[in-house]
Amino acid sequence: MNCSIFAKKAALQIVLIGYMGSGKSVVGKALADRLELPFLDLDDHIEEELGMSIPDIFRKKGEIFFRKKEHEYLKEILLSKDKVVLSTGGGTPCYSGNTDLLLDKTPNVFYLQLSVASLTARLADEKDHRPMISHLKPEELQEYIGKHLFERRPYYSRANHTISCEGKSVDEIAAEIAAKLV
Ligand SMILES: Nc1ncnc2c1ncn2[C@@H]1O[C@H](COP(=O)(O)OP(=O)(O)O)[C@@H](O)[C@H]1O
Ligand SMILES: O=C(O)C1=C[C@@H](OP(=O)(O)O)[C@@H](O)[C@H](O)C1
Ligand SMILES: [Mg+2]
Repeated sequence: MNCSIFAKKAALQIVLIGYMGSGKSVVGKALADRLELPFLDLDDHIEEELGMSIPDIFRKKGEIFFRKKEHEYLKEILLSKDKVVLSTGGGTPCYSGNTDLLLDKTPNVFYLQLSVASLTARLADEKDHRPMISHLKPEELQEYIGKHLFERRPYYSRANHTISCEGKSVDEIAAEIAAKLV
């Protein structure tokens, strides 16, 4: 009997979570290229589906609307894409039971961990397209990130793996994740 006709291709859903600026989007793309898997960035997907930028969605529709759409598209992607590297937004695991959804679906949820100091340095130049922090003055950023990360850490910590990203290149982080896949 030719079993290959009946063999179901194993699913491989890899999900990156972590604070804004931790590298989810760039590491996810590098990881997908390395593994030759489709790549999806949840924020890009939301922007494409709604035909609006993330700042415009927050400004015109509000954060609650964004969180509803984020939850809706996350569910849709997890149900429809068997093989995917998915980079989430920084808030994704913290709303609407999204962490439970992720952990129920895959054993490959990775938290990209970075210190408050490194996140602050990265986000200082990149806060304008991030509505959660775009209103902050440069001198307010570090304290905000410290508190916000403290609130979000319980969600991020539920990931199957925590990857310390301090001082590592994008490729090093992607290689570390690839070595831990199950
Ligand atoms: N390991 C890394 N080393 C140096 N710069 C990085 C690294 N990972 C990400 N970056 C940079 O940090 C910024 C935020 O990365 P991004 O992938 O957009 O983060 P996230 O999607 O988690 O918000 C980008 O400018 C990106 O190029
Ligand atoms: O932390 C957050 O609540 C958000 C993070 C952003 O994604 P990145 O983490 O990729 O910046 C994006 O989803 C939106 O601006 C909200
Ligand atoms: Mg991103």
